[in-house]
Amino acid sequence: MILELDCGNSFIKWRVLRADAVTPVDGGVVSSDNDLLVSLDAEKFQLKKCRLVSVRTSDETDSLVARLVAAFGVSVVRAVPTREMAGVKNGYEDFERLGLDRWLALLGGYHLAAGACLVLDFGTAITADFVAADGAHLGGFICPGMPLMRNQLRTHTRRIRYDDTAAERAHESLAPGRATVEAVERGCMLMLRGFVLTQLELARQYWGQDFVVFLTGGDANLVSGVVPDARVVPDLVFVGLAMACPLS
Ligand SMILES: Nc1ncnc2c1ncn2[C@@H]1O[C@H](COP(=O)(O)OP(=O)(O)O)[C@@H](O)[C@H]1O
Ligand SMILES: CC(C)(COP(=O)(O)O)[C@@H](O)C(=O)NCCC(=O)O
Ligand SMILES: [K+]
Repeated sequence: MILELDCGNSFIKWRVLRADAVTPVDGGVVSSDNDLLVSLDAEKFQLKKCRLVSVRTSDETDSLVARLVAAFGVSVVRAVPTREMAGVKNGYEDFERLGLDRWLALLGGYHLAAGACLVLDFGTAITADFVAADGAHLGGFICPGMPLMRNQLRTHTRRIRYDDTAAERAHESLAPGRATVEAVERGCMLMLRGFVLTQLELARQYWGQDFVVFLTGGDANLVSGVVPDARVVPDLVFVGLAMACPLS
């Protein structure tokens, strides 16, 4: 079986495929290397190969790879930056600086859309990437994700304090907040939605109506209502990972 990993700044997303490299068997989201090893061990998969993408430091990624090799004897292939792949041209001045999760998600998006696309990823950070119909990556935008926005306010103010249950309840409406938790949660939500609407506007300026919007990342559901036509593809990074790291 094949293990696929997407190591983000907050969570590791994992997925196990059959040896055909197509059929998913199981998957999950874990917050540490340890938890990953426990999940995989407990499930008793016959892992032979692993492909992964990481936006963590090389040291962190090396250490995880070493543990996977020691625990399961897998051979590991890592996604690496490329200037051009599958008809897509990396738009960064320094192509190696583009986050690999962004690169894979936009490769996956362009492949699925077979045309112009806007890829929005809602993780620790929120990212937007624009790929034109001819495969030119025009670049993108990065801003803080929902957890970062709310935690910045909690950390850098003295009187913004509330718990997660209250936060969840606050999202039942977007009316002006009548309590701190509502004011903050709804304020951050409106920033997030405003960001998304601005990206859509920009895409329309470039391409009219002729583009596909993809939503991915752990918090994609927060905005799916704002973009009813968008395709919510939680495993978009894995689509790109399979393209960038074919297993022979
Ligand atoms: N099962 C889950 N476990 C953890 N976080 C989740 C889960 N489902 C949704 N989320 C949301 O996803 C966000 C993290 O998104 P993710 O794409 O995993 O980030 P990153 O790639 O930066 O690690 C969290 O802030 C949380 O709100
Ligand atoms: C923008 C990111 C922090 C997003 O990471 P994530 O929220 O998925 O954990 C990551 O793609 C990254 O570290 N990129 C390098 C900088 C860049 O893309 O310009
Ligand atoms: K991500």
